[in-house]
Amino acid sequence: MSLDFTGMKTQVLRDDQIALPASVLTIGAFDGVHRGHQALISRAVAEARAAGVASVVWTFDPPPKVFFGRAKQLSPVSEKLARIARLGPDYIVLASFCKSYAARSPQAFLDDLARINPARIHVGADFRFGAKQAGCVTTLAERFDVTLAPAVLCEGGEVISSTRIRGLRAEGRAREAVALQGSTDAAALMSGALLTQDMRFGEEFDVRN
Ligand SMILES: Cc1cc2nc3c(=O)[nH]c(=O)nc-3n(C[C@H](O)[C@H](O)[C@H](O)COP(=O)(O)O)c2cc1C
Ligand SMILES: Nc1ncnc2c1ncn2[C@@H]1O[C@H](COP(=O)(O)OP(=O)(O)OP(=O)(O)O)[C@@H](O)[C@H]1O
Repeated sequence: MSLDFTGMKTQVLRDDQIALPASVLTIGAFDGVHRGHQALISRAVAEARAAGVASVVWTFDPPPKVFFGRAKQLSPVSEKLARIARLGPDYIVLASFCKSYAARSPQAFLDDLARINPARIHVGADFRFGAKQAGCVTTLAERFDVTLAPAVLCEGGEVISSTRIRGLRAEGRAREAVALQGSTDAAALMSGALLTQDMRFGEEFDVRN
């Protein structure tokens, strides 16, 4: 499936469908694709463009916290894909987060990442991965060149997070939640929803056709 909200087509692939000679990568659950996520993804996209290599956003469906019952999902996967695609990455890797995926060791996940040869990986300092969250940014940096993104704060000085947005929504503070999430283009989100339905049938689809 491909999404095109920026004039630059974004390919959405499963984690077992991708191999690249070089890339700049960012990884995360990205539930809600809030302003912090947007800044992180935009840094990776900008660096990849400057270096002339592919930009890749590696994400999970459902978000791991949702899979483990620790959080209520902020955005359906169609909306997540649409919001990420609007930031212009070449690829979104959508890994199905299930029991067997969650049981993969940190090293097995690093082996997956090696297939796209990341020249650099951008994540926040709290990024964890692998069974029982055993991998951290130090583990990641043992195999790859890692840049830690500074935390994006809201006007009040607090770190923007999916958890905070969930809390605001639960308290009925919808306008504040939307402000932390950042802009949403309704038409783009609608296209994302339609394209995600197509993805279920495994068809290639280009919105420009
Ligand atoms: C291969 C793999 C296995 C994971 N296993 C677990 C797990 O057992 N328990 C858990 O709470 N999270 C697990 N996670 C989720 C991570 O802790 C984390 O949520 C994910 O890498 C996304 O990072 P983020 O939360 O910073 O967005 C796993 C992630 C990966 C990639
Ligand atoms: N405010 C932020 N500024 C910069 N990077 C961020 C911010 N929030 C999250 N990130 C980074 O984005 C990636 C994905 O994070 P994640 O999806 O866990 O977001 P989160 O908002 O921390 O979610 P949750 O509150 O559910 O734990 C991670 O590398 C994380 O460090």
